[in-house]
Amino acid sequence: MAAPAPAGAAGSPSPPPQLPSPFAELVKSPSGLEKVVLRGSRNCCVEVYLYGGQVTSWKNDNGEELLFLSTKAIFKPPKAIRGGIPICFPQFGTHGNLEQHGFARNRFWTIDNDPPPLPANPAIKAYVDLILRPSEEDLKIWPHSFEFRLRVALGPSGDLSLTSRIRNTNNDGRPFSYTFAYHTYFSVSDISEVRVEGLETMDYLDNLKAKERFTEQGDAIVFESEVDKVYLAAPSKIAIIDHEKKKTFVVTKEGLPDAVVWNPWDKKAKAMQDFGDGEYKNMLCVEPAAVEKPITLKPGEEWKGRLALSAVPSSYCSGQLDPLKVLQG
Ligand SMILES: O=P(O)(O)OC[C@H]1O[C@@H](O)[C@H](O)[C@@H](O)[C@@H]1O
Repeated sequence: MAAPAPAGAAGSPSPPPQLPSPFAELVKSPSGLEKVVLRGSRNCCVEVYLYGGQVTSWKNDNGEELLFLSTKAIFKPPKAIRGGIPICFPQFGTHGNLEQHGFARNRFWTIDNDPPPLPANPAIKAYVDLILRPSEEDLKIWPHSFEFRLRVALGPSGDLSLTSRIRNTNNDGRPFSYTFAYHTYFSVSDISEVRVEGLETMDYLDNLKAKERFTEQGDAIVFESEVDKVYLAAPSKIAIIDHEKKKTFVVTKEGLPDAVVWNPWDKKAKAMQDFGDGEYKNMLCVEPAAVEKPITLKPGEEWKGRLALSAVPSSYCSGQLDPLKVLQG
């Protein structure tokens, strides 16, 4: 009698990769792209596509979506998915010769089942580790060998964290430099009712004015037209206060000095093929980043950059919440 074919042999479907967290599951999306679903308490849930290593959904206890994903997003390579948290690497924006925002956001990442350990946090049960290494084609456009490890974790209170570890694995002794951003699209009720706290008085480069440097004036940032600014040496906590939803997002960043704030407004929205004409009203990008000063790694060196997001109910409208407490807390 013929021996049973080993799993994965021609003709038999390969078993889905095992994920170390029992709260993580690999599923195929309707587009045919694979995604990892992380489940937390009640309806808390995060979705991460292997394409781009991109978080596309983060839901709270009530199952309410906290990230913006365009209804026109295209789930087909080589287009990057419009919304969620694209990863800009090894280049942010047009700060270099590569395609806008680099190539990590339109490459297929793989599941990394044996990553070097991160500081243990026993409270985190739902997580996944992904890895990106350059292909032969990538090496032609960016001639550096690297390992990019990404951990996406859903905390017990519904907080979402992304930890990136980038290592130079060049074996010819050469260092490399890159810029980086977690291009986070937040879902907001109405952009004209949103304030961003923590960036007032900061210096910024204005992408709408040939990257010229200015200093932010006055109070919290509010939105009345297109914004595309790179705030320099921004604080480690930034709050996005959505008056209408009575919700505050707290963005905590580590290893990422800058913060990009972007809303395309009506004209640019219309010009984007994968973005609804009126969707600019319901999104805001606040992107922890390293833009002004590229990060340089020598062979064997590793860099770590972390983003942590939480969404807290805000009674800010009724004056009960002091935004400074959120930022300092
Ligand atoms: O359309 P893309 O490539 O995803 O970029 C969207 C925007 O991303 C922002 O981070 C940039 O500051 C903007 O200049 C850019 O327009």
